[in-house]
Amino acid sequence: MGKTLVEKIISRNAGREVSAGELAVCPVDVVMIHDGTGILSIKEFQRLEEAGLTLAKPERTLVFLDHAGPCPRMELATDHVKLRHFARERNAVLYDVGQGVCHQILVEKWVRPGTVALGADSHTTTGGALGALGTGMGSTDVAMAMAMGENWFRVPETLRIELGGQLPDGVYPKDVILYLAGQIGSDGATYKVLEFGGPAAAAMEMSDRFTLCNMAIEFGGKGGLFPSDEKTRAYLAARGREEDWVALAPDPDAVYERVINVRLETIEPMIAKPHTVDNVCPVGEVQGRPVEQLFLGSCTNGRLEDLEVAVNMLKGKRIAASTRLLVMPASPAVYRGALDAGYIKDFMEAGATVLPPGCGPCSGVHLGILGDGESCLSTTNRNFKGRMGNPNAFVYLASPATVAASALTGVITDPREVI
Ligand SMILES: CC(C)[C@@](O)(CC(=O)O)C(=O)O
Ligand code: SF4
Repeated sequence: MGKTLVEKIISRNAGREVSAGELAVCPVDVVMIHDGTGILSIKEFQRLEEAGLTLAKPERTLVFLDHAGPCPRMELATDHVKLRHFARERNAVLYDVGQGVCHQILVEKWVRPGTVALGADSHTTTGGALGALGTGMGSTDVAMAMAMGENWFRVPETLRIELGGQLPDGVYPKDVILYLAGQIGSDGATYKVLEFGGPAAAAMEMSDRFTLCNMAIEFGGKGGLFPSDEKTRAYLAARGREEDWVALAPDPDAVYERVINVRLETIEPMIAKPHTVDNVCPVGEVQGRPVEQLFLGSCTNGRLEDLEVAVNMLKGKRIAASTRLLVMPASPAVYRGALDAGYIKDFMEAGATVLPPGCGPCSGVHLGILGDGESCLSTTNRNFKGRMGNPNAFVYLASPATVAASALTGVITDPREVI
């Protein structure tokens, strides 16, 4: 019987052939904690240390200070002190304030096709775009993986997302994943893998693959996976990591729980309305609603390609006086690329505020908390009540193009009307 991508990855790592539903122990190739949830992991880890355990792979244990950096409050700054000490005392790898969003750094530098990458954060699924099982776990499980260098998994069932055709102008992969959110529902893929395939998946650029896999967890997914192909290889090679590449694809006779066919030419610009990710409709249906804040960034859409789409629409124009546009490159490499390409200057001249790499407004901790009654149109992945720091505010999710178009008008705008 053929295997799905996740069955292949887990079999490879467990050293025996496994299929959906079985349990397997796998080595964890890289493990990550951050300042949002990591304090719990280190508390738990310290208990394990008392029992005589140490970090299994300090050189592949990553600690990020990205959710609240630079720190907005002394309590969080004190958490940072603890996390820095923890990393330094144990020779773990520390990414301090401003050094990027954990998931972006994971894909740029750490995640290897065919392996298991674990994080104390649900969006660790982003790494699945490289053909690895990237997944988030609770802080206790992550602490165990830090100490043991492995963890156990129930091999997930797979929903195959077969992508065909071509996206129309003004429509982007973010619209595809929002469309799928509407089809599958926010709990429609609980503990399952979304495996992307078909000709349009093969043609899709890495940046867009990351966006799709990043949001697999918004349907409850254990992971989102793409085959590891020539595009994966080129992405790694461009970062001096070609030796990390292995080819990986599902078997043609793999068994899927369900196959969802999507013809890309039928997709329109989509938007998720408050307060759930599956509350989606075409942008046109909410066209004209005022938005006071717009956010371009995050592990979902904070890459150079995302910034490029937006800046091409904003260049030489000014955002509406009634709005504020926050732009946050997801990593220093993205920031540097945007500087070199002149995007930062273009954003500033259009009236945007450029923020340092991190999570910022996405998690509602700082750098863009909304006021009572305000709305934000954001390229992020979650819009539940209070997500951007205020339960009396409204978060809409859309593509970088829709955010740029709406920044120009001050109201929700279909990007096809601006390009
Ligand atoms: C810590 C939090 C803000 C988080 O990063 C946590 C997570 O995804 O697990 C999120 O995006 O919801
Ligand atoms: S950018 Fe947002 S979704 Fe991504 S890790 Fe940070 S807070 Fe979580």
